[in-house]
Amino acid sequence: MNRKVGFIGSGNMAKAMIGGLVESKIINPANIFVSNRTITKLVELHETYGIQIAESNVEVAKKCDIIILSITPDQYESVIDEIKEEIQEEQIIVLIAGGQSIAANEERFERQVKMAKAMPNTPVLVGEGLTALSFNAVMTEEDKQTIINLCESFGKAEVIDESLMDTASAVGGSSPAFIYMYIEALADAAVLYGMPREKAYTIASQAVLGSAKMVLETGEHPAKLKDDVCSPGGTTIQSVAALEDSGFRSAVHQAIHANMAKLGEGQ
Ligand SMILES: NC(=O)C1=CN([C@@H]2O[C@H](COP(=O)(O)OP(=O)(O)OC[C@H]3O[C@@H](n4cnc5c(N)ncnc54)[C@H](O)[C@@H]3O)[C@@H](O)[C@H]2O)C=CC1
Ligand SMILES: O=C(O)[C@@H]1CCC=N1
Repeated sequence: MNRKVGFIGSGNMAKAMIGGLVESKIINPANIFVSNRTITKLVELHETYGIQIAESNVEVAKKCDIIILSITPDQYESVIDEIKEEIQEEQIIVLIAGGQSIAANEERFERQVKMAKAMPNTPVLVGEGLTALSFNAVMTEEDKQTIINLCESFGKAEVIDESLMDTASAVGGSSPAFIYMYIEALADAAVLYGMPREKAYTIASQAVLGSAKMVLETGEHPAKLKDDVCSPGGTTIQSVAALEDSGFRSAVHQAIHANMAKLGEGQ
């Protein structure tokens, strides 16, 4: 890709995206410009990935074709205020903040700029990310494809109606945190039964990875795949029954409800 990509804010999500982009080789790190409120993270990113340190958010806005707003939602208003005069017709703004809509941010620019809403997740760092995408009305087919290609370089990209973006944020953006909790809990239980911790993480994580692949690649209903593991009168159904008794499914639903409620507050 010959475009210059900029990140305003170099926290956890920007770092994962930069790592994924550089690793995929879709872009030369010399064409990635990153700004942040403080310098330490920028120096680390420069040393690890060879990206360019931008001296200010405005420098990113001036130099880059695609500008990813990777600051927290509460910073959107002031950062857009800072950069809006610099943004030209051909530049593309990418919003990645949970709960930040295209319409609300078009208003902040006080004119229609090219804009994409993207909801990535941290597994982009290892090329297994999921990025949900929506676009505004002035994005051309070529612009859309550019953003899709960028996101496909570090995982899957799913174009969705923007009305589903909060759901994608909860189920795709936040869910890695719940999945890590699940892996950690499985591993803790294994350690309780004497397994060395590192072995426990490998076994639990590979089970999660393989199960996800089974859903994606066989096209079978998850319930059928679950049934196939449960031998009649066997051990797995004992665990399944225990999980049902503990409210496992209901706990997952509560997690998504809590997430959606926070997104609904505009964060
Ligand atoms: N962490 C995740 O898994 C995901 C995060 N996101 C979104 O990404 C955005 C960033 O989230 P995180 O990386 O988790 O947060 P973070 O707190 O790790 O990163 C935010 C960064 O922005 C910098 N910053 C704050 N104000 C600034 C300003 N005015 N100018 C320049 N830099 C400034 C901070 O110093 C920090 O490095 C949020 O909007 C979040 O909703 C979206 C999907 C997943
Ligand atoms: O925790 C957050 O607000 C962001 C949005 C999706 C994942 N992390």
